[in-house]
Amino acid sequence: MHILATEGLTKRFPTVTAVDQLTVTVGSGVTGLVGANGAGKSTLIKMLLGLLPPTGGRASVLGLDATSRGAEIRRLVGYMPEHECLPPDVSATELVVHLARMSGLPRTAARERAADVLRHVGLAEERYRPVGGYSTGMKQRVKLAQALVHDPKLIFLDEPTNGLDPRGRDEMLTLVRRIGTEFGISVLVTSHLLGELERICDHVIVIDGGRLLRSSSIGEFTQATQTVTVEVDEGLDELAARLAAGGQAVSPQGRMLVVKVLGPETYDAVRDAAADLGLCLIRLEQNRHRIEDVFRDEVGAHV
Ligand SMILES: Nc1ncnc2c1ncn2[C@@H]1O[C@H](COP(=O)(O)OP(=O)(O)OP(=O)(O)O)[C@@H](O)[C@H]1O
Repeated sequence: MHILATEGLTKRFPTVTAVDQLTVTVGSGVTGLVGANGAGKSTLIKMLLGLLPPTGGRASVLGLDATSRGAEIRRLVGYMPEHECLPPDVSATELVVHLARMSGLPRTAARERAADVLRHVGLAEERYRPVGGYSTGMKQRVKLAQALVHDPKLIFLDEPTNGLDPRGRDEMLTLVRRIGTEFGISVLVTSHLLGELERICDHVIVIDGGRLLRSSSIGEFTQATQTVTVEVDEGLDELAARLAAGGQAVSPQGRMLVVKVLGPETYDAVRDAAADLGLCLIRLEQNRHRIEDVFRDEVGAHV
């Protein structure tokens, strides 16, 4: 089932088209929305929340039209904005309780729920101190907590790792993954770093200049380009010729062969060819592609 869908969605500002004829669907689970700064990620999220009217096309979230039913969408969706937007002189607890109350929870339930989400995001005693004195990582956690407090079905996280050091990024990414798996909340998370989303997403959408470049599952991203490295003690040329004659895509690389994985049969073909030729197989190693590499290759091919 689609949790959101856009069709020809477009947003033109006077001097720039931020989102350009975007047609994409997102299923449940954790979806990464990747694009360079200015690619149109935040604009897309604001249109999905019904906060910004599109210039063209349409979008629906959880089956609701984003232009006409924005308020209902915002009731069901949590939103962690990109930029710092927290009032400095209230504590995390006060702020999150307040926002829980604003989303309709009674006083006691709001307190309990705020305490729960603050604990989940990893804010302990510091939650009673004013937010103004927090580190960037702590502020990001508060923004995440307020996005979760009304028990949403779906959350939009706009650059949650922005401004964090490597450890903070790691912790935030782990948290985002947990929200998608343990809490069962679907997540749309943006980043300008393709590599960092690989670990936590089921699906990735890549946009550039407001246009869709690619939308696919992490598996498709990586499997399409999987290769194995083959090393034999001698007879490399013979092995390459035998594999090529058998329909395998082979390229020599120094003292090794790189064979494109066309399916599980590729491994059998390498093993059988080596055995038939009486060669000693030293290495048969699967090369794990990072989506960043795949993407770089694809973009490179279009330039
Ligand atoms: N309110 C606005 N008025 C005019 N131009 C805007 C407005 N909001 C965004 N833009 C422009 O639209 C383009 C897309 O911006 P957007 O913020 O959606 O990108 P982004 O992918 O979220 O990048 P970033 O992470 O840097 O915010 C940019 O060129 C930006 O300058």
